[in-house]
Amino acid sequence: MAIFFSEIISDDQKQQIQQLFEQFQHSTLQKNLIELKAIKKVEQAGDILRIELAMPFAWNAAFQQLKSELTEPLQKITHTNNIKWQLNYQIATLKRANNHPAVKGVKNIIAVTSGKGGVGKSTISVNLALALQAQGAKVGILDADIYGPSIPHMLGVAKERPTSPDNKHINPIKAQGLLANSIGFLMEEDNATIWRGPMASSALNQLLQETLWATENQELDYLVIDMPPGTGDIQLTLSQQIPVTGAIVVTTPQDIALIDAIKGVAMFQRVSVPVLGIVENMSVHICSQCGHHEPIFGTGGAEKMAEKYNIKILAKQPLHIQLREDMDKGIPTVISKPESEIGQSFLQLAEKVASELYWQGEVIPGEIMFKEVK
Ligand SMILES: Nc1ncnc2c1ncn2[C@@H]1O[C@H](COP(=O)(O)OP(=O)(O)OP(=O)(O)O)[C@@H](O)[C@H]1O
Repeated sequence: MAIFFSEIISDDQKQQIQQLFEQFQHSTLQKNLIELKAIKKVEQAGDILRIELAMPFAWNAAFQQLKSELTEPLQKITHTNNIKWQLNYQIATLKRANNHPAVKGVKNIIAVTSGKGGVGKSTISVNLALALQAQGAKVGILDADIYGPSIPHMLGVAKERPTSPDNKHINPIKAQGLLANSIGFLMEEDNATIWRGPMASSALNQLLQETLWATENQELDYLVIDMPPGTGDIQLTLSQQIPVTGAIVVTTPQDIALIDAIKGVAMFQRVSVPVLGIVENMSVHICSQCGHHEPIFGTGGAEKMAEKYNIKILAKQPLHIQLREDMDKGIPTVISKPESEIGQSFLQLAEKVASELYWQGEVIPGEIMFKEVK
């Protein structure tokens, strides 16, 4: 669809406006905004210029940049004093691994995994989900870590329990704006050992399929799944069964963790699940006293791995006491301190994940839903 311009705008002005949008550069754009057909309307009414965009992936931070870079030149071209910007989201549903059918109420599933335990997979999952939400998407999180479900605790809802409206479906818990459910709600504490083999995968499948992820007819744009760590049979079965759009592998910089992370990437490749990239957690230690950055677990390992196996490094998250303290309080850093270095780096991770998912994927045409951002 071509851009709708109001009549008052001359051909020469139209050309200049298009050129401005064409020239706007951002790390999330592999095509420019005109090629992406993101600009829908440029309307002038007296002194006011209204600009309407529609984006297929979460893009709030980039939208702020667009506004700050283009407002002045657009005012100059159109001789207006006031620009009213509007971003509508039409977040694309992308092709799922192995052509699995969709989970009701969910457009895209992002699986977060790690080759071994304790590397910060749950911390990354929770903050990524919250950052995708801050970037403008409707987001859910499913804690599938049968060995240590920690998401409810990290979101400050450990004492809550999901309810059922009809004894068949499950109402997810609302936590910090996210819709959340956890395998932990189905287990007694400390009995992870009984969750082996088919039991784990059937319980998880049930949790995934029977949770009411859509609210008021609004689907989740992204469901982040915190997977059980490791690359054993359970993990393999789950990766095969879940209709994943893309997977993320979390690692720390130590050699031993990287070796496991490679196994994680290989596992997904074996079952034809696209790997979006790796997140290196605890990349450098930031001292809470003096802000000094120190790579206590070494450097360069993730780069070597990324190069050798042709995968992207999506982010490097520092080791910082704040991150741990915020998780323990149940108010993750993306919410408690969005402007901090850590908060900002999660926002960048989210825009990278959302855009990579879109550019790597194949759009499934479906219902179009709009949500406004001004
Ligand atoms: N970058 C970081 N900076 C500081 N603390 C961190 C960081 N990442 C994780 N942690 C802390 O490390 C501990 C383990 O993190 P987390 O539970 O996210 O790991 P995990 O990989 O999900 O573990 P498991 O595999 O056992 O589920 C938590 O206390 C968490 O707060």
